[in-house]
Amino acid sequence: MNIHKKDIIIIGCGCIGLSAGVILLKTGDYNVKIWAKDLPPNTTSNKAAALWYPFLSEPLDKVGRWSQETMDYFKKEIIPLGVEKTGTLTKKVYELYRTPRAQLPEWSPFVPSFRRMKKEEMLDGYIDGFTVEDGFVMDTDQYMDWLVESFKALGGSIDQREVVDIREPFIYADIVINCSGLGARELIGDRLVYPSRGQIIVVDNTRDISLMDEEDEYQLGYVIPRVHNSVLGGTNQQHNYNLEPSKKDTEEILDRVAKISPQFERKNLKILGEKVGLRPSRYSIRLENEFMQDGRKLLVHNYGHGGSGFTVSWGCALDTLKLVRKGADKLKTSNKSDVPWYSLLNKRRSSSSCSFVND
Ligand SMILES: Cc1cc2nc3c(=O)[nH]c(=O)nc-3n(C[C@H](O)[C@H](O)[C@H](O)COP(=O)(O)OP(=O)(O)OC[C@H]3O[C@@H](n4cnc5c(N)ncnc54)[C@H](O)[C@@H]3O)c2cc1C
Ligand SMILES: O=C([O-])C1=[NH+]CCC1
Repeated sequence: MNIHKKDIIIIGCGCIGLSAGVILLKTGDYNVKIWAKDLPPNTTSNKAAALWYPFLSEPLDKVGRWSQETMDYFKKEIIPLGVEKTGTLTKKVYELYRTPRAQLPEWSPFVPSFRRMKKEEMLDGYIDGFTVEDGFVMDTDQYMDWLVESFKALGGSIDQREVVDIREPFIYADIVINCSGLGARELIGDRLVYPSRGQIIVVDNTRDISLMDEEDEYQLGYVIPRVHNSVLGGTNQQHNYNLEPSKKDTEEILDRVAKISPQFERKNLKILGEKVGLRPSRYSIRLENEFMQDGRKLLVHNYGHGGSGFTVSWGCALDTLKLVRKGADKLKTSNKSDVPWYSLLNKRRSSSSCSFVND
């Protein structure tokens, strides 16, 4: 641990916590540790499709900027490393509609390659749609493993531990980043974050373009071809905590993707498995500073990314760095004579160890 660097603890080892950790470590200004209850492959992030496409997340203007910054980051820092390393491929995306869509998505002005689909590109049964030429898809488990490797290679360390009281990490660091996803409901009592249950089916590889039928945002049909397999989706069941795959959902997803194109009819597919994850949905992604303990401690919130965590991950990580820098400058120094409120907590936890403890 380098005593001239500021100590930071990130709560959460999903795509949001890991991306924030990589960006913070790349500056060379921080010692960064992740504390997380679940590690990859047992996070929501590992259950994602995953495709670059803003979906089920707000506010759409910021989601647009974060999505574009994420796309830029992928193009510059990730795609050039090669698909074997990161499990990431550039992939054109078609979003298909059976009814006319006068309104363009609010995030579209931020994405230069976004356009309305041409008549000749349209699939049978659809009359309108949008496309992004340079989206990307990733084999999620492989990408998450690469994120963990990158974080550790930059000097980051990961502790598998549940945080029951948000004040605990502040014993060891003045700056804590809350990337707890749906866990923020319990961790900080934010009842505005809730699960949107998503179920996907993993099948043998299908075709070269990602196709999303979002005519009904609750009855989704999508086909996301990846490196080693393809993902069919999906569901969007709000406040549903069931983590078990449902046969009914599998049947309905297969019916919906068969409507996208006959090539996705069940007889043409080889099902390899099913996955269920609970998207951390919220009326708005929370990315902001909160000062604790009379301004001596900084809590940076970065959670509630709904169906777009991968799509906005690097944009949100870059904004997290800006918030850390802004907040750190405003931190009041702890007056040594103050009896820290947590000294009792500290005594109770004399067994807990963490390299940041300043003796
Ligand atoms: C089926 C499905 C398909 C999806 N497809 C896509 C897609 O194609 N593109 C896209 O951009 N997004 C997609 N998403 C959404 C994306 O998966 C999420 O937005 C993203 O995973 C959220 O990342 P996160 O790091 O915030 O959360 P998580 O991955 O849930 O990570 C949260 C972390 O915080 C930890 N934690 C929580 N509480 C505590 C605590 N008290 N103490 C310690 N640790 C704690 C957890 O253990 C975990 O490590 C999909 C989601 C689902 C379910
Ligand atoms: O959450 C989800 O199911 C998806 N997000 C982007 C494409 C599909």
